[in-house]
Amino acid sequence: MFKIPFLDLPPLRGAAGTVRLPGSKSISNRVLLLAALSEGRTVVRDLLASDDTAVMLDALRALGCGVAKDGDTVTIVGLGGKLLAKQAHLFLGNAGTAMRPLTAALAVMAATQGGSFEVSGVARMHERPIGDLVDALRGLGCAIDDLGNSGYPPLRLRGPSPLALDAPVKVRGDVSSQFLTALLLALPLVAEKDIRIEVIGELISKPYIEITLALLARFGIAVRREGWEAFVIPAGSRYVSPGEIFVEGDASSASYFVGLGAIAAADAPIRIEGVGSASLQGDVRFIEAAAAMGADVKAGPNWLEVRRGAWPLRGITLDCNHIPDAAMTLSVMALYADGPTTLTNIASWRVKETDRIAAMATELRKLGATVEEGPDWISVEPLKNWKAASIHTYDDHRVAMCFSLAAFNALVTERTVPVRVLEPHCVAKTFPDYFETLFDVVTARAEDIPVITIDGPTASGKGTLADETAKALGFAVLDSGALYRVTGLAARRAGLNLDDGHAVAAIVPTLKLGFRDGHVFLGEEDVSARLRAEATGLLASQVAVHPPVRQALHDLQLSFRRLPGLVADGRDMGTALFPGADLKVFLTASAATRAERRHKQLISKGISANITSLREDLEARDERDKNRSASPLEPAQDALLLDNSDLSIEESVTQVLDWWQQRRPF
Ligand SMILES: O=C(O)C1=C[C@@H](OP(=O)(O)O)[C@@H](O)[C@H](O)C1
Ligand SMILES: C=C(OP(=O)(O)O)C(=O)O
Repeated sequence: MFKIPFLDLPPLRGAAGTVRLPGSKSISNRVLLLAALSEGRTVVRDLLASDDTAVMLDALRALGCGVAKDGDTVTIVGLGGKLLAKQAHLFLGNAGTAMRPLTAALAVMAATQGGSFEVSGVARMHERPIGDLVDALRGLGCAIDDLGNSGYPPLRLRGPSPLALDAPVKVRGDVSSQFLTALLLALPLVAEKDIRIEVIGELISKPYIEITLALLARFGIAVRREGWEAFVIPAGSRYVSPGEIFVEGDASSASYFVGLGAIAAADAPIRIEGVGSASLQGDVRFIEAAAAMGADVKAGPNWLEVRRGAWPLRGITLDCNHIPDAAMTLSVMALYADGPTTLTNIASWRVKETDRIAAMATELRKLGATVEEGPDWISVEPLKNWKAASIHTYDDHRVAMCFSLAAFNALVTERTVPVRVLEPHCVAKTFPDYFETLFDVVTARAEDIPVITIDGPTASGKGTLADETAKALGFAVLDSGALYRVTGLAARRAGLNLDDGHAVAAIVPTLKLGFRDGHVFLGEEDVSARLRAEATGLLASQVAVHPPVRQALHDLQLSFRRLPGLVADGRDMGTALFPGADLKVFLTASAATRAERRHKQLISKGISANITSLREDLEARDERDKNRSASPLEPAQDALLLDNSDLSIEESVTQVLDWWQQRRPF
């Protein structure tokens, strides 16, 4: 996950490949609650690992359920409807699928078994309505205290209190379907007689009720229904765990890749695995909307393949009540259409993670789009004159994911712009690795992928500065020194004569190099520590003087230029490797400062060292580096000089990031 303040997406131009979806949020949280209410063990496979499921799992633990995790599999030992903890404060983040169903389940259990439970969430959760559900539960006899504004979390659910289950339970269905889902999931706990639930007003987001009913059936509860107006939980209903249950891929998460295929899969398709025509989730019908806009979609039971069909896309007008989450994706696809796209019947967007109609309108306008909005609709015109924009994401995962599709503007305009997504980690709500997954299947021109070069003499702190700068921007790091060191080490181990440039160069293509979690691997061996040793540095210096070795490492180094960007540290990054780099830094520090730093570093590792001889070594190495004929160490003409003798690491990083920001169009 990109845990950084902003992620810049350079112009993207193509897409192809396979995406494996994370588990469905709606299915995951329903299954977890049903497993918790059942007796015995339920093994849940392919569970979504995200913020929304994490808060549900924490809540279940706090209530006394057994929760054992093993990768994507979670085993729940259920409560069998009996409260083990009679008091708990449950923090439910911004997960509607945790807040609404847990409120209902705990209200009913507190009423029948006694107890006091508080449910709260993030600030936005306290603005998301729950009044219709609370009214329904109070109508049943549940004791619920408002701990904040009436009609919104936080709430206290208390008991015991007598329940009146003879009359039908009435619940409004026109603000969120999750209120009805919550009652359907919770009321089997007390279904000594038939319990009839009646929906008041036009039910929205209907397909989510189908998910609820299907999963209740998997847990042994056969709800009878009268269309969308009334639902009856039969007397004697009991949750019976299916023992093992698989969670499908998330159909709402699929929408970004369906959109991607429609926009950018011009040659080969985007294949999406984990959801397809046999899905329980209503959002799979997003493919119909995408097809109406021109996407060429093929569907199997649990896979989709999407490629570009009509281009430009076709503008559409669509009632999106049945696909409220995925529909947001259409509003960005609309930028690539041949006419306006109007999405209607989406009033619920206003009470989700943010006011999504307002958010999409505001951010699309920042890109230059003409957008109109009404209480329950949005209309977006195709975009011709794109502007570079910093997209505010309002802590809404879907805003972040949707706007990644704006980075394909290169397909419709010569004047391409990058897109900045602020707070990209908000995708953690349902798809923590969204951007990594995206980068795996999209292509950009190498010259469009930003590069920052940091060159400088030995022990100037390039490595640390490069690592920290890269971390701040979410970029990859090329530690070119490590490549030379690995080459020197491997050549020595192979018994080669290090003065024979051709022999050393010949082993470069055979090196089995791996870079994982800041460590360098040669085959299976983690050689990071060895590479830092002074002796290896000398080997590097020896092999680096040979032009054939530098040539052999050239292509390897260029291949590090990957999305979303690269920080390359070395000695000739800005001069030889990336002469067109977007920002070049030449880092220096006095020999005295560098010797001191190296000394401290060695001492801290328990290696004894002499500061005077370290300084002499450094100076000798500087001389050699400056005077070698192949790529001598010198600043690129357009490099910015940074002398960090008197700067902390933080100050140096801030300086580089300031320079970087000055060169960005945002
Ligand atoms: O029940 C569910 O799993 C959901 C129902 C929908 O909410 P509304 O019914 O509030 O539209 C949807 O937007 C949400 O992401 C998940
Ligand atoms: C509306 C959403 O979430 P929640 O389950 O919190 O309602 C969503 O994921 O788009």
